[in-house]
Amino acid sequence: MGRVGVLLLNLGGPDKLEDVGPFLYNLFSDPEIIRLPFSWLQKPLAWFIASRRTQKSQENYKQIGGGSPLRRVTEAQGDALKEQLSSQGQEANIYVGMRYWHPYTEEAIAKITQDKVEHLVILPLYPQFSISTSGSSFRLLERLWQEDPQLQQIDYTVIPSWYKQPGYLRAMADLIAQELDQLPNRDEVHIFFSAHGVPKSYVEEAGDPYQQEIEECTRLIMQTLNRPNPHILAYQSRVGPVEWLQPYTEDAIQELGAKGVKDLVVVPISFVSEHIETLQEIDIEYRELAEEVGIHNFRRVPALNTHPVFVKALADLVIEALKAPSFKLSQVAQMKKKVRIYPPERWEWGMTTSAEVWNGRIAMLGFIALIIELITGHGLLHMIGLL
Ligand SMILES: C=CC1=C(C)c2cc3[nH]c(cc4nc(cc5[nH]c(cc1n2)c(C)c5CCC(=O)O)C(CCC(=O)O)=C4C)c(C)c3C=C
Ligand SMILES: [Fe+2]
Repeated sequence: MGRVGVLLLNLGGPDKLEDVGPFLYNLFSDPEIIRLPFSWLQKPLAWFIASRRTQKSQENYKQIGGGSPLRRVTEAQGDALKEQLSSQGQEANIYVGMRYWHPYTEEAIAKITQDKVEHLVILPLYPQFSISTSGSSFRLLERLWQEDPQLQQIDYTVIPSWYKQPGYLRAMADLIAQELDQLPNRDEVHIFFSAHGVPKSYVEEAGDPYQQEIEECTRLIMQTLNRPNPHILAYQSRVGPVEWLQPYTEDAIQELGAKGVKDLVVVPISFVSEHIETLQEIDIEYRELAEEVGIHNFRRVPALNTHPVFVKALADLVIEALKAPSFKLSQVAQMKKKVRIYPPERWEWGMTTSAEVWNGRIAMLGFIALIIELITGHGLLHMIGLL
């Protein structure tokens, strides 16, 4: 086999406080993160939301040392994977491609062409697929592939999601067991799976398989763990005014506290590295909330990072992918059948999806006009005396 490369895809995070604003702007500029009816609105709205959020977000990053550990952890995962692959007889170069911060996916792709990689495995570091994460990176890659004839020469394959991989499930179960065993009444402790949320409309309208994959993954981890503990799944990190997947983590913690639960082990399930939502949101915000509602034993399962069983699982995924028939970027959208990426399809008359989309567009325009009017103090509602 010729020169082999593995492209690890991840979200990226600000390395220092000054990076927070531009990082948020990149994130909100992505139509898979904010699904807007008109593409021309994307950048102004991204700028508006990022400007409003930067200060609050910077305060959170300050609490975890002034930046995200994501680049460091992902690069360490890459080094460990290279070594593990080599010990299994497979030499490979590893490339890290982040979606919203350095090293950007475009930078990784430039290195891949420079190194003349012949066989490439594209491996997102998200066990479960979501339009907003792996989907967004695949879409970007599809565009880069279409634009560059040199890339089209590479024999590549994509791993769309891998939450059923036995080594991954084993590593998660081992980490949970380690935390349970620290507590005196270990079989009664509640296991609390906390997944990163997405807006409910992603699942119900756009067909994102994320919720179903998270639920199945939770079931498989509990099966692998094989302990009698009660467990619950909830969704964290909601952003903005729309409804996200429920139950929300903060509500579920309060409910457990009200029921008299005293011991909780929280398992971050949608991400394999420590990041702001484990180190700040769970370890600081949710811990404080749990304390307030009487949950005194609050423990958090560490992220997998470079756990050797997990790194072996990644290496097995790569080796299997190299042997299997290749899976193309265009096939991912087909496989995740109902997934609708933006911009949506053309207009049709009647009670159709298009009609619903247009209703949404008109409502969104009205909403934006209202915001502009509230900020500037000028507009139709002022003219007719309603504001
Ligand atoms: C599987 C994991 C993730 C999903 C699904 C996801 C969806 C999603 N996220 C936002 C908004 C924000 N995400 C932010 C940071 C962030 N999100 C993830 C993971 C998922 N996001 C990671 C790994 C990170 C980076 C963390 C780091 O350590 O830097 C942020 C910025 C942080 C903040 O201000 O809170 C935002 C904002 C949306 C809107 C969304 C789905 C539509
Ligand atoms: Fe996020």
